[in-house]
Amino acid sequence: MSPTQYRVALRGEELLDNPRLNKGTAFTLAERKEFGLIGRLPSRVNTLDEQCERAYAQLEGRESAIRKNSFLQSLKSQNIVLYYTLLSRHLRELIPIIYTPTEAEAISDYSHLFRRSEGLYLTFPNQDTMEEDFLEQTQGRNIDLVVVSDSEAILGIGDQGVGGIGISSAKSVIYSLIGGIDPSQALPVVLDVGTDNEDLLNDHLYVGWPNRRVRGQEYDQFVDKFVQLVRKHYPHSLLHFEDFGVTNAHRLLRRYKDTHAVFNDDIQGTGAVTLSCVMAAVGVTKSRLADQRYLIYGAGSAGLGIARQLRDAIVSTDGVERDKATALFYLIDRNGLIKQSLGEDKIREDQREWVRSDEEWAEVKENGNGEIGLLETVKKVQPTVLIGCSTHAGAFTREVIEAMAAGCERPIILPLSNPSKLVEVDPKNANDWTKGKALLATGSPFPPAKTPNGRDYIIAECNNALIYPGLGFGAMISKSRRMTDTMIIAGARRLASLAPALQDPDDALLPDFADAPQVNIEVAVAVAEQAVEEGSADVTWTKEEARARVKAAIWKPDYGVYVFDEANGLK
Ligand SMILES: NC(=O)C1=CN([C@@H]2O[C@H](COP(=O)(O)OP(=O)(O)OC[C@H]3O[C@@H](n4cnc5c(N)ncnc54)[C@H](O)[C@@H]3O)[C@@H](O)[C@H]2O)C=CC1
Ligand SMILES: CC(=O)C(=O)O
Ligand SMILES: [Mg+2]
Repeated sequence: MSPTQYRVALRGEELLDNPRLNKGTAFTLAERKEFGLIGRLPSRVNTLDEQCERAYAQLEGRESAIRKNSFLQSLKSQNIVLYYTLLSRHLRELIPIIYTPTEAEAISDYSHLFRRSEGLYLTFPNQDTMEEDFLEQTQGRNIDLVVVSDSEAILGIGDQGVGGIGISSAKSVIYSLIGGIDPSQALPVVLDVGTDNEDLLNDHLYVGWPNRRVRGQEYDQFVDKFVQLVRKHYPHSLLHFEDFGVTNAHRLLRRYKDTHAVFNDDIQGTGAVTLSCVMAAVGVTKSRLADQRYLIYGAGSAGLGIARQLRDAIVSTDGVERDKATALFYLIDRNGLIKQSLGEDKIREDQREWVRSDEEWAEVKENGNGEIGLLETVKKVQPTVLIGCSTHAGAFTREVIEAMAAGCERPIILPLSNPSKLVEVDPKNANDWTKGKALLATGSPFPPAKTPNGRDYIIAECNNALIYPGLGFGAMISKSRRMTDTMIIAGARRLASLAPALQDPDDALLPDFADAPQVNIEVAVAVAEQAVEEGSADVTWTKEEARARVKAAIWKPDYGVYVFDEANGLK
């Protein structure tokens, strides 16, 4: 196949300084002559393979994960094609460097590591110029994807102020790496509405707006101004919300979901990937979703998203009535089991549909504050599925895990909190304490445990990054005006059907991240098919067409050949 030809308007230093167009030593001799680069580059022309070899050796020379993260961050700001090619070739090794767990460290030290800006910073006091600032970054680009965070709940590490641009950026990179979205069509955004993180407020090197978080009406107006800009200039884009505080996350999703294709990754992406994971696990135990008792520890964005997604799937798959399906769930938050007697002020609005009755718990011992803890709940409920999304490291103690294992043959245990240091239980311990019977998956990568017959038991990574790129790509490619629950469930079912554990019960509950690009094509196809079928899409395709369109639209890093065109070329 002959290389793609690109018309390029930049020359000399400007071309070398443009990460989207720069090829570094891979500019051919003809291009060097045409673009004024002869004296600006050493003479040897490298292939992309050679550049990757060199970059990988440089990366390996950096000992700590955070230094590797910084190196890759620099590479991204120099040469996009080389950056994505390197990541694609070492996917399993490098995703934990650019995403969880290492990105959490990079974000928490953002102001000290800061070298170069990335994405769009919308700061509260500059709201009068928001539209100008927005257009300054996006003009001439066809933006299909906007990833936005207000940084209030970054991974499990809380309020990180302006550093939250790091999560918008990392999530965008994953969309391109795994989901096939052209990075020039993605816009990472941080809404800098201040921070309540005292360490940042007291740090004179903090690069964000050093002010307490704006809340209430002022906050809502600021967010709304931003959402309306996205709707006005990019009506067909997908607007992805990431790591907002729990109250705002649910509110904003409800507010905008019927007017634009909005997607909250922590609620919906996590719900979808966890549904796939539990579907695979019940496939192993040869039971149904409706046969389980679910205990969810941490009823925030992720916990409530998971509960809802699982409950809705029980209704649609197993034909159980909604109330009966809801009754299969027990949720625990900061004040223990969510039950009536906690009272209105201790139960958030989005938790209300999951409240248990006091009568049911009358016999169970409460602590001095009238709360029922995890161990007591496990003993009474005998859950078959235990999910952690609490940020409470080590909450699933040996006693808890052993109590669960006493009540069921194959406990399904998913400690999903990120980064790794916040995991509710180290999967190796959960495996040992259940004598290898537990079916396990975590939110960040962990090394394999051992099965009772001495084989490696791969700990699946139940992270929304395994599914959201495909969900998003499917919605975008079919020009969907909404991201509906049915589109999300279609993607989750397709992912579950690819679970290695369904072929071999001792294998992982979800596909490996090294296979994520192929997996996400399947998810995107399922989403696009569903969008067309239900009329959410702006296209009318057959199933074959949907697959062909998805495949044809996948972006791959590629230098192509440049021709100078001052008037109409890329810049
Ligand atoms: N694996 C994955 O794909 C994902 C994992 N997560 C992880 O889940 C965790 C929670 O994330 P979000 O739901 O977005 O945060 P969130 O702040 O919305 O929810 C956390 C919830 O846990 C509760 N909580 C805190 N301490 C607790 C304790 N000691 N006992 C019981 N409940 C407690 C909080 O009150 C809150 O309701 C984070 O570590 C995050 O990284 C989140 C999204 C996706
Ligand atoms: C994975 C993710 O979205 C989180 O931990 O917040
Ligand atoms: Mg998140």
